Amino acid sequence: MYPLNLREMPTTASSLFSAYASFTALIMLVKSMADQLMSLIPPPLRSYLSSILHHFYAPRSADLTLIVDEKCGHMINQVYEAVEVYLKTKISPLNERLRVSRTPGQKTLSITIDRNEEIIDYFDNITLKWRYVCTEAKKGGGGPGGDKEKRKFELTFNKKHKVEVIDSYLHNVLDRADALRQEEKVLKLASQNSGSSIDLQHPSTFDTLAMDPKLKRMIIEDLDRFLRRKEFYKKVGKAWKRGYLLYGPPGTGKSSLIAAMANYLKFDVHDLDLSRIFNNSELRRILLSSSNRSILVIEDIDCSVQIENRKEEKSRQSNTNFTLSGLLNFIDGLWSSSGDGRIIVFTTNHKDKLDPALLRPGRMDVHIHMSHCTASGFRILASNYLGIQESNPHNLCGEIEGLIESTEVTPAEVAEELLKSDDADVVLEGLVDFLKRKKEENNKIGDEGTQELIKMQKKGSHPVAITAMMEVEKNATMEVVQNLLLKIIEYDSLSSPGLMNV
Ligand SMILES: Nc1ncnc2c1ncn2[C@@H]1O[C@H](COP(=O)(O)OP(=O)(O)OP(=O)(O)O)[C@@H](O)[C@H]1O
Ligand SMILES: [Mg+2]
Repeated sequence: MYPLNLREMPTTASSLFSAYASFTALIMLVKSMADQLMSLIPPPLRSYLSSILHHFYAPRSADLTLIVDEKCGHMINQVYEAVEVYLKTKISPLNERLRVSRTPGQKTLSITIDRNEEIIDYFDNITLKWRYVCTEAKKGGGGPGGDKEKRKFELTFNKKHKVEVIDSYLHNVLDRADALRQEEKVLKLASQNSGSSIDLQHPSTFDTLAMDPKLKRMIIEDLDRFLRRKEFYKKVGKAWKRGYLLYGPPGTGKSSLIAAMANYLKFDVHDLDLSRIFNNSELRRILLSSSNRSILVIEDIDCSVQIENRKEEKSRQSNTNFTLSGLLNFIDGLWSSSGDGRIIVFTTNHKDKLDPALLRPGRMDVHIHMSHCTASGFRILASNYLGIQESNPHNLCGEIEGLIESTEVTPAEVAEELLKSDDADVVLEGLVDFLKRKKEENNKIGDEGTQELIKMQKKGSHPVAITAMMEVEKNATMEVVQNLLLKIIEYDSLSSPGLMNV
């Protein structure tokens, strides 16, 4: 025990106070000297020194923050895109500022968080904090396209989870975003040669397509099987691709079927214009730039005659050229290395004019004949355009179906008639008149033989072409074959004069 000397107390307090005052004065002096000293140091060095001091003296944080910038140089950062999609599903009532948008073709509103908003996410007992940050881009250093803002997401979590977050959580975010995008996908219609793409908003679906129901079902099952068989293709060492040949007269729905397939599979459509490609390296560039899970479309390949001509023309200038079957081999080779499903669709109005090498099995896996309109096709159109159900048909439906079965008319022509008025009575009376006129025209063109040809063509074979093939087998001269081909063209144009005039 020390006795308390009360008399000395004030002295001790006042000396303590004066010591504290002189210490504060000293600190102020040191600080002002340090400030003066710092002001003598050039700014870049000053900030470097203060960052070093901060590094040594700032308290250590238990958190780690990952920065996900929008761009990597001039390229879009795929992680950023995925996070943007993923976080849309994590918005909570705690968020106070949200952004709303919708782009053409998008079915639903898109809601994202505004700058500086935070989202808390949980993964395997790890708490993760996302924050959306926008800063002004440096002068002249705006992003590509002159963006004035630099956008990024910051992901903060406890350091001890670094490996799990990078190896598992972020992969989970990428996968979820892929699945969400697939659900929401706005299909693209890309013109390969121009390199540009537009949103595919073709409304055609398998429901709206007027075609034989059995054939429709067969196509849907074929597509489903193809999608399921990724591993199978890998196992047997084949490129995961399927080729469809759609053939039939103009206006029978070939392009509509392609759109229906794209909408069903949620695949983009890449339209390849062969007449504007002159060599393999150009073709390679175009094909490699096409997205995965896409449909590559080459329309009107019966114009391959022109390709051959162009080939001769070109080969005079250079040695680079290709034929359609060469093209298919090339595509096979190119796509066998990519692990994604691709569909290639060729269309033609004249299957018979195609190079037989193209029709060999393995080249085009499925041949689909798009026929003139049938009674069942009409019923689908009547239901889509006028809401007439099979169970409750209009009294003109029977007559129309009879006329459609006995004349050659395309679904496009029938659809055109069905659009002419909102009144079903008016429209169907108009259609009866149209079909009668059409029948008379067809009758004028054809005698009994022509009718036979029409019937056979409806079944998908072309009698004139069959004769041509027989002549070829008998070693006919090229001149004979060419004459027969001309006859086919003549026959086809005579059998649908209305279409030729359009
Ligand atoms: N089978 C069909 N089912 C429903 N609508 C059809 C069908 N065929 C044609 N149509 C209608 O006619 C229009 C033209 O058809 P589409 O472009 O699909 O024919 P196409 O066979 O591709 O013709 P082309 O050989 O001239 O390219 C379509 O937009 C659609 O409205
Ligand atoms: Mg078409």
